[in-house]
Amino acid sequence: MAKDDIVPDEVPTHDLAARVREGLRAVDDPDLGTDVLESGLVIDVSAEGGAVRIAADLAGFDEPTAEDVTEAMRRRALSTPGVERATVEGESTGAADDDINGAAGVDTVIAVASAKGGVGKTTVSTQLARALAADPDRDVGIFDADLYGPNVPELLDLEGPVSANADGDAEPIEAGDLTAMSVGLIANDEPLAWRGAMAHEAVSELFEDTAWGDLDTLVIDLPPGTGDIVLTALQSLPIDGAVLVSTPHPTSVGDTSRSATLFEENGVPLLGTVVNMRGFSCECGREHDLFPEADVEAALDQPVLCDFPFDERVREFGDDVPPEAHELSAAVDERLEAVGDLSVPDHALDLRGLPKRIRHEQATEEFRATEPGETFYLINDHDPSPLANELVSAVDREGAPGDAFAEYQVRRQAPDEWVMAVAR
Ligand SMILES: Nc1ncnc2c1ncn2[C@@H]1O[C@H](COP(=O)(O)OP(=O)(O)OP(=O)(O)O)[C@@H](O)[C@H]1O
Repeated sequence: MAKDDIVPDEVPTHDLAARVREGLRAVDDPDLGTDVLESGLVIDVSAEGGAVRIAADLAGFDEPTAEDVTEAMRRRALSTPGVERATVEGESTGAADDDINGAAGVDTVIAVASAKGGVGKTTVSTQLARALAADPDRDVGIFDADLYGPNVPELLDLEGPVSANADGDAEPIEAGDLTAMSVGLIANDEPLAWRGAMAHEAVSELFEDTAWGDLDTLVIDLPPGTGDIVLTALQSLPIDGAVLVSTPHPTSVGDTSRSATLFEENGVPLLGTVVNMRGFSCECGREHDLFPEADVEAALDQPVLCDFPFDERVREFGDDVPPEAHELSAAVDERLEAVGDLSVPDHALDLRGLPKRIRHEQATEEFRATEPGETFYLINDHDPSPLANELVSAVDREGAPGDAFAEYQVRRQAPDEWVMAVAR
């Protein structure tokens, strides 16, 4: 692949990036046969000290070809005098929010989930959305994704049919201060693309195909359980945080901990739990427990955001929003801030778009070169945790990454954007 080893004399020697750039003319684009600069494969070359970054458009190559051309560019860069480290980055695919047409204008997505049906998930999600929408500065939507029991239309008195806009996207329905869309509003004869989808894809397809417009917050009422539909929703929707709903009964709490694990495994931050139907006030004036009570906070290792009593007020959707729902919305805001996105510096190593084998090598090399005490950031399109184990051995430490490094965080910022921060 190398054409010649000569770096042209006219390139200023002090400008390392320019020298590497010129050197890359010796590498051919495997598709076009012209060099990688002329073909546009190299998007940018930057240098800091002896470290060089090459941003390349590798989309369209199969994995082995992408590996070959990446290696050829790295070797070429490393052969340039003064270069100590060379990294190739695939062109960033951009935030996943932008990939999801209708939801590009949605700032924050909160999912409400439960391990079982009937624990009050729809009641809690609808009251939460109403409480959030009570703030006049906040535009709020609700997406009823509960394929098994789409009850939001009934609670909010919504009626179809849903109309499509000029792009063929479904127009959400106005419900007081909220905009709403529900799988229950889509009749079988609706001309929407999601009809043909498998059940587990239907939720994300309807989400994508809804013209949400500009929303500050969108609350999603997920189907209950930990099945395929929930899993696909977790993996494909840009969820910023999840609220779990459980009764205080030990069995319900036990099931909820399995839901919590599923969310954690898929990088969706858990905001906490709503304990629903905790106690009711009897006409006799006494408080009664409906269920034997578990220590929910300890069992789930998540904060309890709020208790909802068993009370007629909680299931009413008239003008007044119950005070418990306001308490919940404040707790959700506070938790969202606490689990907020990691701020990622420009110099973060973006592994997306690179052949998988090369990702590990590059991450390890950059991590080794990170000064002790500094934090190494990388971006990947799937969970980078397995890679962290390699970083542990790369610096001769032992144990799990969380124990081996003073600071170690992995966050899914969007479905295809995972960030890892490791203090060297
Ligand atoms: N705190 C509460 N006080 C009184 N009734 C409640 C409370 N929470 C829920 N309910 C009632 O319990 C029933 C089930 O609630 P809801 O539909 O919200 O549960 P769900 O978990 O979404 O169920 P599904 O999965 O079947 O949709 C409804 O009739 C609802 O009005």
